[in-house]
Amino acid sequence: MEALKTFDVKELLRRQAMLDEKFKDKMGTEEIDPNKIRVAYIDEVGEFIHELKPKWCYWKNNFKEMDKRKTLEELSDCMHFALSLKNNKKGQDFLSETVWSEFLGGAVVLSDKIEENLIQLSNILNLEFLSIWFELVGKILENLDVSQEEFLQIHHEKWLKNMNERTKESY
Ligand SMILES: O=c1ccn([C@H]2C[C@H](O)[C@@H](COP(=O)(O)OP(=O)(O)OP(=O)(O)O)O2)c(=O)[nH]1
Repeated sequence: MEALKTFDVKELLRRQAMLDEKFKDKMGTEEIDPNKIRVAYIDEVGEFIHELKPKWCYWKNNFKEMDKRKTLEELSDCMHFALSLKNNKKGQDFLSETVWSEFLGGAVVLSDKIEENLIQLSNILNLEFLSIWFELVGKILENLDVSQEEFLQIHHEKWLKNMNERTKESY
């Protein structure tokens, strides 16, 4: 299986479902609790934000360079859990209704400022509208000057690692 070149959400969901099945087999469970996926998502968003510290941290001057590979790997982890949540969520979830209505009503525009994107990324807990999540991530990549193709290559490598290593009994 090859890395995708652009966001094909249907195919990404299908590949994520294959991975989640392996995790379920490993854990001997038929379902993954969406609330646990949401916690995992928030944890990964935090790791992504941490990697981007040189971009938003206003009280420091002496930063080490951003590690592009590590940063994109963390964004890939966010994407894994965003897709997994969509695959495992049943029915409507009203957790972030306000955020969504703001998005849908156009009150919140996708910003050209990375620090505003990061706030939006952590606010998106209701992934009913996954297309908006992908729009936002597209914008983040644009703001980081990274192509979808480059990011999707890293995502594919992480997916393979998850399929081959993380789903092993011993991990
Ligand atoms: O049901 C699941 C469970 C996990 N993952 C993936 C998402 C993510 O890409 C990886 C877990 O993240 P990571 O490898 O960062 O976490 P870890 O196993 O805790 O490693 P580390 O301790 O190095 O952060 O597993 C899924 O896709 N579905």
